[in-house]
Amino acid sequence: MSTITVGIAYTSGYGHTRELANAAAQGAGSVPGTVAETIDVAAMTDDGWPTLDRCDAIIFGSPTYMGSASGAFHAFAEATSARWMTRAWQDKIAAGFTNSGSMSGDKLHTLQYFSMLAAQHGMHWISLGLLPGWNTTTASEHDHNRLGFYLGAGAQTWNDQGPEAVHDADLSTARYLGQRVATHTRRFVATSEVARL
Ligand SMILES: Cc1cc2nc3c(=O)[nH]c(=O)nc-3n(C[C@H](O)[C@H](O)[C@H](O)COP(=O)(O)O)c2cc1C
Repeated sequence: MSTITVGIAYTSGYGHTRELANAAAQGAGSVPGTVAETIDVAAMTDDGWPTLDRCDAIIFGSPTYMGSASGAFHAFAEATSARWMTRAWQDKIAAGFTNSGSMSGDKLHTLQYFSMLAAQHGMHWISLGLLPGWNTTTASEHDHNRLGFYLGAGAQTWNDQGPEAVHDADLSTARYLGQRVATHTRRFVATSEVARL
């Protein structure tokens, strides 16, 4: 089977969400036959678009700012309208992650926004696929999916700490998401290749 490419299209104002983007790329890249590319869409030049167009899957990532994705991510999303017009991303796989200062902080809305963006492009959304962690007296904050999200990966980092303080459980949850996306994208691409024979 051919190699697949998973793109991580993210923004990060202060570097915390970048750590999660790198973790998602690490997870995706750990699946044999997968190339993972991180693209900071706030700094993207026109050269970045063909890279995203080539991806079999795109994982969206942004900090949650004022209850939604960052302004920089929204600017990127608006610019994807050229792809929407031509259905260039139709049937790609999609997923998402976000990070914010509060345990909730309305992160769910950011993940919902990502899934809506994916649906507008005709992409196939992959959920996180992990049971919630840290929700019993014997559980630990170091559990996978410690904040209990389903739609994607949600992370929390203290507002007064730098990117080096991104929680180990959130990094491993982002790695898991990347791995899950790559695994399912490989299945999806293999099935599509057989259907074309
Ligand atoms: C403009 C702005 C708006 C924010 N809004 C929220 C919010 O709605 N909910 C929340 O929990 N944290 C909020 N935060 C905190 C950030 O989500 C948090 O600092 C995050 O780690 C930043 O990630 P980054 O370093 O990738 O930009 C906000 C921060 C900024 C600068």
